[in-house]
Amino acid sequence: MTPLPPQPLSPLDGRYRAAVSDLGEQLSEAGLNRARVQVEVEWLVFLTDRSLFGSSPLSDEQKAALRAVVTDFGQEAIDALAREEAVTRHDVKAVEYYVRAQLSRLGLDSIAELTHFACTSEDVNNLSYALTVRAAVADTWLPRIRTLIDTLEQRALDYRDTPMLALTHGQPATPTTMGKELAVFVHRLRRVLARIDRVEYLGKFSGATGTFAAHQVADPGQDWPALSEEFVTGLGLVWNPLTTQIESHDWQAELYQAVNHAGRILHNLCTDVWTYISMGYFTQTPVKGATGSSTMPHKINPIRFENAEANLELAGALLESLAQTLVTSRLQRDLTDSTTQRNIGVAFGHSLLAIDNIQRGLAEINLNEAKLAADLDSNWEVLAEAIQTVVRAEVTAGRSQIKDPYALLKELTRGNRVDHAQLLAFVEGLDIGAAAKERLAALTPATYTGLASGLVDYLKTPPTA
Ligand SMILES: O=C(O)C[C@H](Nc1ncnc2c1ncn2[C@@H]1O[C@H](COP(=O)(O)O)[C@@H](O)[C@H]1O)C(=O)O
Repeated sequence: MTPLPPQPLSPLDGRYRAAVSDLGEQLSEAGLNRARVQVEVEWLVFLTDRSLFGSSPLSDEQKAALRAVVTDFGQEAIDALAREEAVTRHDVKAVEYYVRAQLSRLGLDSIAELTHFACTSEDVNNLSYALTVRAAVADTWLPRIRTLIDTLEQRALDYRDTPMLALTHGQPATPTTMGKELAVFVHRLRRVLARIDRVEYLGKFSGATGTFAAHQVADPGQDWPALSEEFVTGLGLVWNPLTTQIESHDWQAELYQAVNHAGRILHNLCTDVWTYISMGYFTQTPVKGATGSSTMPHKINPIRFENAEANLELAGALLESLAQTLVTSRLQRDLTDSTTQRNIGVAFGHSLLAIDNIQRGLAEINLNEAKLAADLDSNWEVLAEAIQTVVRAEVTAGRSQIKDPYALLKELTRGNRVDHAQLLAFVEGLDIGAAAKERLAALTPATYTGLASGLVDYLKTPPTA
């Protein structure tokens, strides 16, 4: 057999590439390396701007040329870094040598020794991860999930008043509206997103064991913690003053747990929509040219929601593993985080792919109001709750002498199908006030939805977490 040409092992880089490729801008190895170069370059500018160790501030042109190494980072840089790393076998040292080579190219050899000055690799790595993860979340993941939530909100508003039989334990229960049920998901998701918006992206910059030892011995006259804080906050991150060699990654655990929580809510949405489709509550729009089943020509399968469900499970497993393992590092550091963090993009990729599939799935379903109405009309016994509650209120108000209204309704309805006529006759025979009797006689399963429609309007209230 002829060996295949080199193939991607991950489906994210294969069949699903188009849906997730935006994440590669930040969460690929090249994205990480570009951020590392950015941190090294900004540290050089920071040190020289303050004339530390007798250096002179760079001119505006020199700074622009140096920063262009970051903004022009492309295939040439990717290849050069790979060549460096093949020799150093140390990814961050390779970045340092690459930056030194750029300094040489720009005639800035005089400041070469300030490259990676007093830094440990993690000083560069942790800031790079904070910058890239923050950008991926802000520029790609959040906008896509927000668009999905907005689509869902529109559906909730469209179906605000459409009555639907509820199923608790899978059994007919007090009716609701389809809009209210979808609004529950919108509300839940927005609460989690509010938490994600508040995540702090922390950065440390304090040397090999977080003590500023190298900085202090090189120039004891500087306030190194203050300079470190200025540098980290200058990158738009939150300064972490107290760490071992590594940033402790607690912010990452917080973020990944929240992203996973949002994913679990989406997973619940998928299984519910799948079930509604199976019950005929949503019909699926046939896509021209598409095939449902390879052997059963009549079928349209809910594959978008099934794909999303599976991808949310994969994303969840990875996010959970990241959140669990990143917060442990033996003594002042071990290198396990280096390996696991390389999969942050994979975790977000599966999550983004799920979001994409749900978005597409929602565009392909329509509410079957006739089916919802028919199911309501076949389950008049769900009014048993209404009747027993009204009778209890009437007894309390002294307008009825009925003993144990619950037992009365239980005898009539438990395990029994009761139709409209039977229920009406039962209500007519009740010893209760005239107004209550009239209210109950007018009730149908489709109108026994309480305040469900109006509750959808709570979506206009900003969520608090
Ligand atoms: O500043 C330092 O480097 C200090 C050093 N700790 C390290 N900190 C960060 N990176 C290090 C460290 N050690 C190795 N490496 C390099 O990490 C890379 C690991 O590769 P992979 O397993 O693929 O994730 C791979 O490129 C490794 O070479 C220490 O001795 O404490």
